Amino acid sequence: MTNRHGFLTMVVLTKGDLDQIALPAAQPPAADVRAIDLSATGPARAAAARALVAACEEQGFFRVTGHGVPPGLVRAAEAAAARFFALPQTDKEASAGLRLGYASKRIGSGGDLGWIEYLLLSVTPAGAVPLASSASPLPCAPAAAATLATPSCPLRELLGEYSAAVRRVACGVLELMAEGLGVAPTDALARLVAREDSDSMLRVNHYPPRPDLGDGGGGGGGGQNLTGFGEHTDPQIISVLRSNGAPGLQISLRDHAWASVPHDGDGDSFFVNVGDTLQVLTNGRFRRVKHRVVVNSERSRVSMIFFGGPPLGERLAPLPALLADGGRSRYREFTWKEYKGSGCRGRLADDRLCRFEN
Ligand SMILES: O=C(O)CCC(=O)C(=O)O
Ligand SMILES: [Fe+2]
Repeated sequence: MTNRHGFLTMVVLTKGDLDQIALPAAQPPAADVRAIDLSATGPARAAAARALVAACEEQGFFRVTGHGVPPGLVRAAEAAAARFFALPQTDKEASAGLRLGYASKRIGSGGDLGWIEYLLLSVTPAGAVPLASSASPLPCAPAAAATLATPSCPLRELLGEYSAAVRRVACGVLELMAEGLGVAPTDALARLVAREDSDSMLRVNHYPPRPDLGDGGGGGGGGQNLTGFGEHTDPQIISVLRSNGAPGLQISLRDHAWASVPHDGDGDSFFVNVGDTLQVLTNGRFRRVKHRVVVNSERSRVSMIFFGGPPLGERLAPLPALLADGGRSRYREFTWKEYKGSGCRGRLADDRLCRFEN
């Protein structure tokens, strides 16, 4: 199948598949996304911590500036990923299967399809540990997730360097969050991602331009848009996302209306999602954000997402400081391994957390 520029598209979907992922053409209004400056000091840092807490309570989504990740590293990782995705399909499958966790169109093992191809890498040894249930664990960790044991290559090394830098951003965000929440010690959240045995992953997504389906733009099963990545919440603590600026990411607001995430002005910030686990750790005070990617663009979208997850054996429950004054936990205690296992075979949009509510 070729797109409107005549390039061979890399995601091969049948007419039936396309019908399944077709969406109405509507473009939701732009989301108002708060910017948090991680480099703030003194009184400005206290203000940033308060703004961060407010963003997590209201939207579960914000962007960070002043993060210190060298722009050159981000650009190099993004360009190398784009070059990889431009390779012929057979080369990608042959060279990247195990080493880079390459997959296309299928997300998770519950049958979700999208106009997408991606790489999924464990960035810590814990992500490479197979779960007892062997089936593909969460939508964010298919069986193909590359392991550290597999041989490296220049792209993997670059993505490893990128992940290490973004992991530090995730920890910086979590420290500022603890300050804003008045939680002691201030590394109570960050240590879960900083620990060597944290289960953190990197996903690099590529959404080719919407294909020309030869129907005057109204086809693909009756919609002008296609699902790139179906609606879901991220199961980990936080996700730190960066994209090449092509549109497509949408978040669900408190009133359940969808809003488009506008490109940040200077293209230098990272977007951050509150994940299921952070909602649990804050006893529901922070709101995990439902999000999706909708493809209706002439530009390829490349996004790189670092998922900060806790160690597999970590027992997850609200932080004691947030349960003060006889507060009741809204969740029963569970381990991260248990949570990952519970997501097996589910659909992307399933609510995995409700099973753990008290
Ligand atoms: O590709 C994107 O922009 C977001 C994808 C996403 O939500 C995910 O990989 O969990
Ligand atoms: Fe996500």
